[in-house]
Amino acid sequence: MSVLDEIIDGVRADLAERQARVTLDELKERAAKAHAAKDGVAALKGDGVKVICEVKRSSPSKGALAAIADPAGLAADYEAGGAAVISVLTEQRRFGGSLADLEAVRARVDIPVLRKDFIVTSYQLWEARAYGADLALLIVAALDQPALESLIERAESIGLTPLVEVHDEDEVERAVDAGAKVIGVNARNLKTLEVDRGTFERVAPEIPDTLVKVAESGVRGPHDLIAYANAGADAVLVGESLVTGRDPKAAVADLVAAGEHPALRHGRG
Ligand SMILES: O=P(O)(O)OC[C@@H](O)[C@@H](O)c1c[nH]c2ccccc12
Repeated sequence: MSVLDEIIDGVRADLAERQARVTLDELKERAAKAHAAKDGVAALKGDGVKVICEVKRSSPSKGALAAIADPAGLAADYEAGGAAVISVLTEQRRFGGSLADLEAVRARVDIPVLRKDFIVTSYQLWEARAYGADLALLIVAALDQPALESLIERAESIGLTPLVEVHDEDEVERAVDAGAKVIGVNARNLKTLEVDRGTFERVAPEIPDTLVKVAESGVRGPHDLIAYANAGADAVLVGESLVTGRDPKAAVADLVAAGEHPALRHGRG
């Protein structure tokens, strides 16, 4: 069984518990009271390379990364540094996250917030909306094609922007066929946990230029952002180097400044 399969088994068990506690109707009521979803596509387009900053306590590959006692405070630092979107890991067993983290972050920042989890049913999309998310991650490798299609459709119908994650050319084709508008190429293969920073450069040319291209994982600092930008990234998603660094706000500001360098604009949409 791959790491991804193991994670999803745990996610399904936790999900069953929440579904037994909170009905879908209750979630929908809560979602109806949430602020209107912010436009995730608009936030990731435009001049310069956008930076998505992640709140992540631990990961299956690295174990504990940072305690993050105050996720909203960290998100506020990210926003002050110039982040375009905040990503909040809500998976509990391997990443140490929760819906409470999502809710706390949402209450503190004005920019769009992404629910980062292993979404396998529309119940989790309603949760995302109910706890204030504007975007939700959908991992192609975790879903069959009909499920991927229906989750993209459902996400959009409730106002969420799906960030559709791929790690090879075949998955790009599946994502595009399913109607993805924002595609994230993850340099970390979730089945093996290996990071290959060449993945984006290899896979991105398969993504139509009309879609938003996000490079995920492995960004240690401005030089990695620049490499991804030169390979066509509209945005990068950064976690570990920000949560383990000493000054997240300054680190984000450095990334944003690198992403706004005029030399990068040439050839980018
Ligand atoms: O910590 P990094 O290497 O900066 O990576 C962030 C992000 O890309 C990574 O957390 C991630 C990308 N896709 C995921 C899917 C599930 C969980 C986590 C992820």
